[in-house]
This record gives sequence, C-alpha cells and structure tokens, in this order.
Amino acid sequence: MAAPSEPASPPSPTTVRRNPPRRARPPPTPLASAKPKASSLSRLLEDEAAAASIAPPPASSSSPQEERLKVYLRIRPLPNRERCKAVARPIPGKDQRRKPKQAGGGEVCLVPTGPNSVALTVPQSKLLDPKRGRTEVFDGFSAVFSPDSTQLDIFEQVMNPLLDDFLGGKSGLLVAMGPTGSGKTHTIFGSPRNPGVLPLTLRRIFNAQDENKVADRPARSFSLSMFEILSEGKGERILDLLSDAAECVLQQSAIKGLQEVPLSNFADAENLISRGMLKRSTAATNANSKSSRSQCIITIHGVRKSGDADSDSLSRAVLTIADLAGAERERKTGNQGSRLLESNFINNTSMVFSLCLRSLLEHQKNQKKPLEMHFKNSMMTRYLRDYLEGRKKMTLILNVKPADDDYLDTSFLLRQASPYMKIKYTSLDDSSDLVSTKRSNASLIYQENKKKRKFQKPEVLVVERKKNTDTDNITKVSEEDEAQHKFLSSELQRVSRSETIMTNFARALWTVLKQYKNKLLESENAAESMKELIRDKDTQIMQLKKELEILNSHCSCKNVLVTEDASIDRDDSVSSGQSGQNLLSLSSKPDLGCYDASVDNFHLVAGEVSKELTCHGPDNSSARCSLKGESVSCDTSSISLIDEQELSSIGLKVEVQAIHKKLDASERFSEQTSAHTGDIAPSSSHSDNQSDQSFTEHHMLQCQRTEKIRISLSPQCTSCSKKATIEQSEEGTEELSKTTVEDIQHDNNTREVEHPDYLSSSQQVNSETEDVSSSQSSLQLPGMVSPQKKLDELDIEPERCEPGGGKANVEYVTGHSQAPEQRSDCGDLVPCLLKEITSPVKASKAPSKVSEAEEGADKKKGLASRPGGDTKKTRRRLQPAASMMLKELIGVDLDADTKREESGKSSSSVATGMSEELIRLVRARPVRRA
Ligand SMILES: Nc1ncnc2c1ncn2[C@@H]1O[C@H](COP(=O)(O)OP(=O)(O)OP(=O)(O)O)[C@@H](O)[C@H]1O
Repeated sequence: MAAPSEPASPPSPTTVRRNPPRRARPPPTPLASAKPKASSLSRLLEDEAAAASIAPPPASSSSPQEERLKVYLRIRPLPNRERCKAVARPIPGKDQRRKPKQAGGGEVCLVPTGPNSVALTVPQSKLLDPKRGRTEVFDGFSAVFSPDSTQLDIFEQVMNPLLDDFLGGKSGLLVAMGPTGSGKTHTIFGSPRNPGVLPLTLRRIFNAQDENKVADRPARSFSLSMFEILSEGKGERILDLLSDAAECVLQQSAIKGLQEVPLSNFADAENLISRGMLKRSTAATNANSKSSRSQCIITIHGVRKSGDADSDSLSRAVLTIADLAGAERERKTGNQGSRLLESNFINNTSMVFSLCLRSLLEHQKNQKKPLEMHFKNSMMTRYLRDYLEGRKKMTLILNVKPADDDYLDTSFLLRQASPYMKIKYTSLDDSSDLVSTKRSNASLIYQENKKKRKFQKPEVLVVERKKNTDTDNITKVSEEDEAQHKFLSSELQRVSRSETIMTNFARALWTVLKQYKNKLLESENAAESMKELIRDKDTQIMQLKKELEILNSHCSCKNVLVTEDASIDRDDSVSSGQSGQNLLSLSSKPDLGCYDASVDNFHLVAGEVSKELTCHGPDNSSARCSLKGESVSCDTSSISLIDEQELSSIGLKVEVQAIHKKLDASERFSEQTSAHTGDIAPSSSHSDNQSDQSFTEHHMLQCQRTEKIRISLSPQCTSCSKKATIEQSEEGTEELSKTTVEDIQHDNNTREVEHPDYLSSSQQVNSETEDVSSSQSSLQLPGMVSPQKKLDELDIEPERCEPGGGKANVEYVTGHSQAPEQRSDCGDLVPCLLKEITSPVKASKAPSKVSEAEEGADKKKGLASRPGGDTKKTRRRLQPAASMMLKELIGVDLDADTKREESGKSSSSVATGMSEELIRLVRARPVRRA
C-alpha cells in the first residue's frame, strides 16, 4: 500500500457533518487504517477529527440482531508520477499542511478523518468564495481505507465476513462501485503481483477446503461463473466470460445458459478468472487506459452436503462479486460514438442500482412507502434483486479518487452511497437457493398478476385471486417470509379494494349512461312526433290557404268601389219610389262602419251570387250591389249572349242559393248587429210619430212586397237575357209590373225604351235602361234621355262618388216618417228604412245618378216630390235580385234587431221563416219562358 509522503492539510473551517450524529469518542480500536505504518495523513486526520469531536461510529455499534449494510470506502492512491513530484515538494507552512498538494499544483480533496470517516474539501477552483473553504465529513463507513492500504487489508476487512457467511451457507454480495479509474477492477481482480479480493477469496476457499479435508469435515463443492452485462446500443446483453457460448438469457433472477465451472483447486480458478478477464470488454478512455465497459459479475456457488448422513439435503450459497463499470463524465472521458453509448449504459445501470438501494432504504424507514421496482430497469439489478431488496446480505466498497479533479465524482458518490450504510437486514434469506428461487418466482408471479388484474374482468380476478392465494401459500414455505407475506397480503387487499371501488364506479357509470341513453331516445321520439304534428299543421295551413285563395278568387268582385250603385240606389230610392227604393245604400253610410264585420260576411254571400250572375255585355255596364263602399259587381254586358233558359235557371239557382246564404248571413249579421243595436236605437228613436207596432207591420208588408218582387225577377231575367229585345224587355217589364210592381207607378216611356242589355241583366232588372246606357253604353235608343240631359234639366250637378271618401248619415225612418213625396212613391208597400240624408259619395266611373228624390227634397222641392211629374227625370229600376235580397236581408236583420229589442224574438227566426216562405214561393212559381 502506497502511503503519501506528504502530510495532508487540515480541512477548511466550515464543516458539514453527514450521516451519524456526533458521538462520544470511542475507545481506540485496531483499524486497518490505524496501523503503525499508516500514513501521516491518516494520523493527522485523526487528530483533526478528535479536535473537532467527530467520532465515527464503531463498526460494531449496531446490535447483532440489526445488521446493517456495510459500506467501505477505499481511497485510491495518487498516480506514481504525481506522488513523486509531491514528495520532492517541501511543506511550506501550516496552511499548506491542512490540504495536501498534488503534483502540478493539484490538491487532494478527500482525506480520511478516521477509521470510518472521510473529509471532503471543496477545491479552491470550485469555491465561490476562495477565502471561505468548505469541508464535508462523511462518517459511518464500515471502514475507510487510505490510499496506502493494501489488497490484503481490503480482503480481510471487506471480504472475509462475506466469505465466512458463504462458507457457512449464506449468500453474500460484494459490489465495487465508483467513478471510472477509481480502482474497482484493481480492488476486485488486482494484478498477478497484487491480487485482488476475488483471487484472495478463491485462495481462502480452497485453503478452507483443504482444512476441511484435513479435519474430515463435510466436503464442499464450488463452482464459478463469470459473465458481463454490457450494452452495444441495442439493449443489454449478458455474455458468459468463462465459455464461448452465445449470450445468456436472464430469466427472473436466473441466467439461462450461464456456465458454472466447477472449481477443483485454486490454480484452475485463477486460470478461469484470468481467462474471463481477457474476454471482458474494456476500452481506453481519457480517464482510464483500460476502462471496463461492462458490469462484470462473478458468482461462486458453494454446495455443501449436510452433515447428517441420513439427510440428503444440500446447502447452497452463492458468493457474488460485482465489478461495476465506473460512472463516467463525458467531459473527462471524452467518449464518443459507441463509447458514449457505453457510458450512458454504465451510468444508467449505476443510477438504477443506486435507486434500488435508495428505495430499499426509504422503505425500511417508512413501511408505508412501497418498495419501488427499480430493479426491473436493468439486467444487473434484476439479477441482484434479492440483494437490492434486502433479502440477502450485501456489502459495498466505494472506490474514490482523492484528487481535486475528481471532486465532483467523489462528492457525488459519497453523497449517493453514504446513506446506504443505514440499510438494515432484518430478514436475511439464509436458506438455500431453492427457497430463494421459489420466493423469487412467487414474487414475480405476484407482480405479473398485479399487472393483469388491471385489465381483467372480475370473473377472471377470482381465479387470479386463487392463484394469488396459492402464491401466498408458496411464500409461506419459510417462516422468515412471514413479513413478506404480510406485505403481499396487504398489497393484495389494497389492490382488491381498489378493484372493487373501480368496478362499482364503472357499474354506476354504466347505469347512468344507460339512463341517459333512454332519455335521449325518448326525446328523439318526442321530437319526431312533434315534427309530424308540425307537418300536419303545415298541411292544414296550406289547405286553409288554398281555401282562402279560392274564397278570395270567389270574392274577386269585392272591394270594388261604389260608383253608380250609390246613384242607382239613390235613383231607385228617390226617383222611382218603387220597390227599388228598398235598396240599401249602406256603402254611403259610414255610420254603419260598425257593421263591417257582418257586412263582410254578407259580401261573401253576395259575391258568390254576383259571380254567378255576372254577365258581360258590350256596353260593359255593370250593376253593383253596394254595401259600404264595396259592391258586388254584376256585369250586364254579356247578358244578351246568354241563353234565356240558362239565365233563367241561373237566376233561380242564384236566387235559391242567395236565399240560403242569406239566411246564414242574416243570422250572422243579426248577431253581430245586435251588439250595435245601441247605435241604431237612437236613430230609430227619431221616429217619434211612428209606433213600434206600426213599424213592425209595415216591415212585414215590406218583406212580403219584396218577396213578390223577387219572385218576379227570375222570369224577368229569363225573358230578357236570351233575345234581348225591346219587346221581350217590355214583356218582362209588363210581367214584372203585373206581378210585383202593381203599386209602383212606372213610367210608360221607360217601357218603350229599354236597353236590351240592361233588361237582360238578371241582377238589375230596371225598368229603365237609359241610366245604364247613358253611363256605360253608347247605344242611345229613341226616347232615351241621357243622364246629362236629365241633369241639365234638373239643374243638378252630378256628384261623383269616391270610394269611401265621403261620409253619409243614415237615418232610420219609417214609411210614415218619410216625406210625403216619397210616401206617395213608395206608399205603404215599400218603406224606406234608411234614408240617405247626404251622400257625398262620388262615383269613380260614371257620374252619379242624382238622387232626384233627395235632391228634389233638399234642393228642388216639388220637382222630385211629384209622383208622376218627374217621370222624365226619375229613373226607376227594378232592383237586382241580389240587391233586393241584400236589402231584404239587411232590412230583416235590422227589423229583427229592433224587434228583438222590443219583443225579444230572434230575428233569425223571422228571417228564416221569411226565407223559407220565399223559397216556397220560388219553387211553387213556374219559370216562365219566352
Ligand atoms: N490502490 C491502487 N494502487 C495502485 N494502483 C491502483 C490502485 N487503484 C487503481 N490503481 C490503478 O489505476 C488504474 C485504474 O484502475 P481500475 O481500472 O481498477 O479502475 P476502475 O475503477 O476499474 O475503472 P473503470 O471503471 O473504468 O474500469 C489501474 O491501472 C490500476 O492499476
């Protein structure tokens, strides 16, 4: 052992203690480093440690029951060249004594401070504050071997205990770890001249074998296997160094294909080792000219036959020695390419190894922390699993380099491995390898099952639990495995509990999802039904729209402005004072605006009537049944072209239809107008001189008269539509006069001159055609007096009716309330229910026929009041059937309202009765054909 020739300098004032706390200084014990020929550096460090009251724990401080992991520290000596230079350099002073200088100005950062402690000083080059040094003391090592310690010292202190256990049947492991070039291989293998631990062990084994033979003790058999684990960039490989076979396979903790070479003597064993060393992968790096590139593991299997002759049991023990490849720093080694990959592999393996020990330590500190399975990350740790999990005894020897340049590596190793000395061995597996193998297999099965359980169903888990139970039974082979069994059981319970929780959660989640799915389906069904309903509604809406369009087309005659109707009405009501006086000119009476709704209903009826009755003639004359600015136009221009019979039938048909519709309209109208009776009642109140009874009787007479007139319309229409001759017109007129207008005084002149078209009109069966012809037709028959001429004669300026542009006041009057002139015209037969006082309505087409009656009454009294004196000026026309029906309908409704007020009777019943009577009369009366 080379000892430094220069005393080391004391560490810097700042001291950081690691590991065991300060204790009382133990009594001096014979340590390997405290030998008399120990270096002065060691003695100096011991003095320093004593001065600092740093007392390393004794190696035997732990109780026998609580054996700890032994960690030895060996400080590699400085290279010879540097040592020679250091020897020639004198020690200048005290400060320099505190830290030994290396050759070339280098210093030693690590010095042993005791048999179990070292002091690591931060080099000046790495100090942030050079004035303040910092020294770390690592204590608690089983032994600290100074640089001048020999191989034999290492063997005796480090390997002998393990060897004793091995020879006693206990397995053990010695691992040499440290940075590259720190002397691991040197420590394990040594050299021919300076053999290492392994050769010395083999020598002792065979020496012991010889002693046993001499002592006649049971013979033992030993075998040796040697392999390396390396990486060539494609994963780890196991190569057997004692045979030429291909690479071996690691199965659990056993290596298949690994040759175990029986050992017969030391020489053979030494040759095997030498051969294996030759095959080991080494390479030159900047840090080591012969750097190991693999983890080398040597196993010595010792089989001892039991001393009991009757027993055939064997005691197996394995002594394992691992020479790990040193951790490398790329900056120092300068490795590139494959070397760099090897460096990564080496460093990773060293890290995994350290993690396993760290996890074991933490698990032993806190049992709640599970023992991490870091050993799976590397082949070496998998092979050494039993040792890394604390089931077998293991010993570490840390090889370090004391130079300042190696400060980082040294510091890292000491910080990393110094806690390992706290690892305890409470349940060492001292039984045979068979039991160990069973336990290992059981553990692996458990781990594999634990993996599978995560993805298997509960049914399968039952079987797996049975298997686990069997596995647990296997673990009960040894009583010493009771703790392990408890741990596995607790783990199993925890896993089972977790599985139960997750299973229940999954079931609950599945149930919720099912419920949501059902709700979704229900919602979809509801949406479909709603869609169908909407489609049906749309269809109904479309049908209603079509019907509405049809109705609109039927009511195309609506919304026609009142033009000549007003004049016609006025003409009829004033000039003739005949049955046409019954025509209501409601259109010019905005006071009846409240009847709009009801009148609209009536328009529908009247519109249909007019549609069928509409005839087009050459004169484009039209007659309209006006009602509040709207009228049902009845074009009479083409009446002449229509067959008389057809017209007759049409007339009857129209009459009947009109009657039926009138009944409905009258009912609606009466219902709606009943709400406005209050508006009408005041008007009716104006008839002061007329009693209600007389009014009712008069109205009944009016209705009867109107029916008579209506009955006469059909033959009149048929007679005038086909031939359209004056004679026919006269005949029709005569017929009309005979049957219906007996009380009406007709102008004889108008009988002679009637426009055929006008006469052919079934809607407006007027006895006079001059008004129509003058307004619409250019045909001027002899004897006809143009309206303008008549106006001129009357000196009445024609008024133009504007659609809805004027206001008209409606006054309810009875026949007795009428002016005498009008009463003379109408007599008692045709009462004027409504008297148009003012009629500012203007005609849009033809000038309005001046209501001679009212004009005469208002402006030219006497002229219009004379019953027969204005025969040339007044134009009397038979009201169109529709107009008469309308008038009758309105009159009935109004009367019905009045009557309802008086007697409470329903007007509809009266109307219905009258209509039925009318229908009966129509049907009973044969149609007269021309
Ligand atoms: N205690 C010692 N005394 C004398 N020489 C030593 C000592 N330790 C190591 N050496 C020498 O240092 C050199 C490197 O040693 P070694 O190869 O054992 O280091 P290592 O830790 O195995 O390196 P690597 O991890 O790279 O294999 C060798 O030449 C060896 O002879």
